[in-house]
Amino acid sequence: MVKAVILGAAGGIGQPLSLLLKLNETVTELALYDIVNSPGVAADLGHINTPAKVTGYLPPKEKNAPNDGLKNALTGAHIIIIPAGVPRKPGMTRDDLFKINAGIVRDLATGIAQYSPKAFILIISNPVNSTTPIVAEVLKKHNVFDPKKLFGVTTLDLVRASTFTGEISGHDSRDIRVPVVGGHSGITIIPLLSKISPSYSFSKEQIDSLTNRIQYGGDEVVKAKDGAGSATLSMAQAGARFADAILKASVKGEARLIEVSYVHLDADKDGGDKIRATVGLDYFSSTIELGTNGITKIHPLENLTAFEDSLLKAAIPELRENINKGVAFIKEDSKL
Ligand SMILES: NC(=O)c1ccc[n+]([C@@H]2O[C@H](COP(=O)([O-])OP(=O)(O)OC[C@H]3O[C@@H](n4cnc5c(N)ncnc54)[C@H](O)[C@@H]3O)[C@@H](O)[C@H]2O)c1
Ligand SMILES: O=C(O)C[C@H](O)C(=O)O
Repeated sequence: MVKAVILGAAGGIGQPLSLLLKLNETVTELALYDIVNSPGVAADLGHINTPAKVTGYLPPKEKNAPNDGLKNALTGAHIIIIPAGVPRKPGMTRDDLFKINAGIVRDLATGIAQYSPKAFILIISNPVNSTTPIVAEVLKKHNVFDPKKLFGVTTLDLVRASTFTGEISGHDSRDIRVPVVGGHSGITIIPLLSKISPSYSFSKEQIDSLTNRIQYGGDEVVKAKDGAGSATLSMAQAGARFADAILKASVKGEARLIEVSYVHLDADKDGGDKIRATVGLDYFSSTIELGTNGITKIHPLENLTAFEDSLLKAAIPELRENINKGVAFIKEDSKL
């Protein structure tokens, strides 16, 4: 039994992500939870002739009743993906979403701590730089935090980097890998273009413009959608790709699966401490290796160019602020 759970499954990301997980034949059960419309999405997807049995859950109608919908969705989960929360409108930063999304993510994480503490947890809800520490702090309060199994999903930054660099290098963008490290907002997004594979030598102007486009790719979509939200379809594909890597490593036992994700650096003491020594942070989007039980290795940051080093220096203060804000939100929460 491989149960995948999507929290926020009826939304702009949630629906196409649910479709892609329904098409993933490793998944045998797909549980969809949202505050609206999840039974409808589940009924629709349930007619697709792939193995996963699909169920939809809602919270109770009465205000203080126990949330059996969330409990039943989460119980027995192997992997949980969270795209619940509000998206940006033009003029907003991801941090502007903290006010609403921090509480949503906290409450869902509390359910995970109670009903499925051993699952892999993938956080899409923004601001990822803060929501990932929020989930970790909730799990710590319940003594169930496993840093090897918690992931802030930054795959869309890598997907964009492959697409945008391919337009210049002429390589097939499906074959291109660019590590994008740091965090998931503006200047905290650090594309390491010197490490692109297959290798390619960009001019200084190309490096400047590609870096800017990868850092602000999200804004391009927010602007084009003109008030109707942010990236949903490309995010669903990116989230499904990352979930598939987790499933391949944890269920199928494929070895040395390499991805990039925003993780707690305790997930691998050796590699994590090397990054900590450079950045002085507990969370950093890093190149990771995945195994049966989650992260097996964090790759240290090595041989950065002077330009990449300047990006790193610029990112650290904002990342620190984002992390501290998430941690403080839970530490100061007397309800937990
Ligand atoms: N990590 C990334 O790269 C990335 C990329 C794109 C978007 N995002 C973020 O993903 C989030 C969702 O974006 P979207 O476009 O799907 O938004 P959306 O508004 O279309 O969907 C969000 C869904 O969450 C649901 N929801 C709200 N509160 C909930 C709760 N307490 N429990 C369960 N579900 C709840 C809503 O009902 C809605 O269906 C946003 O925060 C957005 O910024 C992240
Ligand atoms: O830009 C956003 O707000 C959504 C997402 O983080 C993205 O990178 O597309």
